[in-house]
Amino acid sequence: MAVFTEVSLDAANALVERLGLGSVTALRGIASGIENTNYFVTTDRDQQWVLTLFERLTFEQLPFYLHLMKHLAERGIPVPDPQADTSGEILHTVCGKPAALVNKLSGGHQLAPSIWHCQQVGQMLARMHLAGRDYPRHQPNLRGLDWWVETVPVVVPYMDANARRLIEDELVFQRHLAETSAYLALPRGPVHADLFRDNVMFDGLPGHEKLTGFFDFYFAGVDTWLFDLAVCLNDWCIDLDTGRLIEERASAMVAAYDTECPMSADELRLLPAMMRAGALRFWTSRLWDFHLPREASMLKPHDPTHFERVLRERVANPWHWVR
Ligand SMILES: Nc1ncnc2c1ncn2[C@@H]1O[C@H](COP(=O)(O)OP(=O)(O)OP(=O)(O)O)[C@@H](O)[C@H]1O
Ligand SMILES: N[C@@H](CCO)C(=O)O
Repeated sequence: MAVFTEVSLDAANALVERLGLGSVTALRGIASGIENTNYFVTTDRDQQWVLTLFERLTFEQLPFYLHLMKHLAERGIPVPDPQADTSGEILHTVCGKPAALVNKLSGGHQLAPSIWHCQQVGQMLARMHLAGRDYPRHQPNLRGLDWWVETVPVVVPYMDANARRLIEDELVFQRHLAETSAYLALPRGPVHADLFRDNVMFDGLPGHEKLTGFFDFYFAGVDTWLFDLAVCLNDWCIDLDTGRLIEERASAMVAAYDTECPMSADELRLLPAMMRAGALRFWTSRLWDFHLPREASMLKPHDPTHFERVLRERVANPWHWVR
């Protein structure tokens, strides 16, 4: 249940009125989600909003994420648009916690995606990368190489010899890769870095669903665009039981990305290596959440072995997309 802080109708109403959005007629806690308190808010203008109270991120950390969402929304990318008060502030306080009010995206998740969904994700991802080029704030990907280097030694004592060899070898490979001129030349900018199936909305009749938005930007940071694409491929375009790539979905996603934002020769060459990086990133974070849960954690850890399988697959069967 993702209502960690109870918000009264009065408290929600005070914020909505202050933002000039009318009055609250209904407030409904959102059951899913594991990090934050989320409510659907309906107003007397028949608009629907999502009120988020941040349970982990602080007032200092949030501006990068919220202003990125606003920046992208202003450039026509379908992402939740944080609503400002009369002084232009988009980070608010509700029940003593940092809070934001964003528009509700329509539709639901596509947990069994087809080529059609993968194409739309690839296309919108490219548009989002291009729209982020002039975003002025900077924060590195906090779950990037430096974090892997710090965290892999913390989790290896919990792993068997086989898995340990794989993760340590991969870390050596990624450290080496990060120093190559090809890697350093990759285009970069703000990336979502966690664009899994449950962070994208689609709406419409079965078989004709249209992408209505990307959300949950709280792992965003500045990294290579290729890493973002690799994270998507590793989730949207694989068989979840085996980790095997489903090539027709992957080709559809990359082709759609490349049509919007033509990929460089280095990007095409390093795609298989970056798909390994994406698998290493989530294997490491899942191991970390699993073996070292944060204080009385509300997190229900995801299965780390899934990303061990994904990494083994990416190493054994590197996939190159040919234009
Ligand atoms: N802007 C939005 N529009 C529509 N639905 C939303 C929006 N934001 C969140 N939701 C709904 O709320 C649910 C929980 O949100 P989210 O996944 O961001 O939870 P969280 O606890 O903040 O993060 P986590 O993904 O780490 O669990 C989503 O699955 C989605 O159904
Ligand atoms: N998408 C992540 C969890 C949230 O960051 C995972 O599947 O491990």
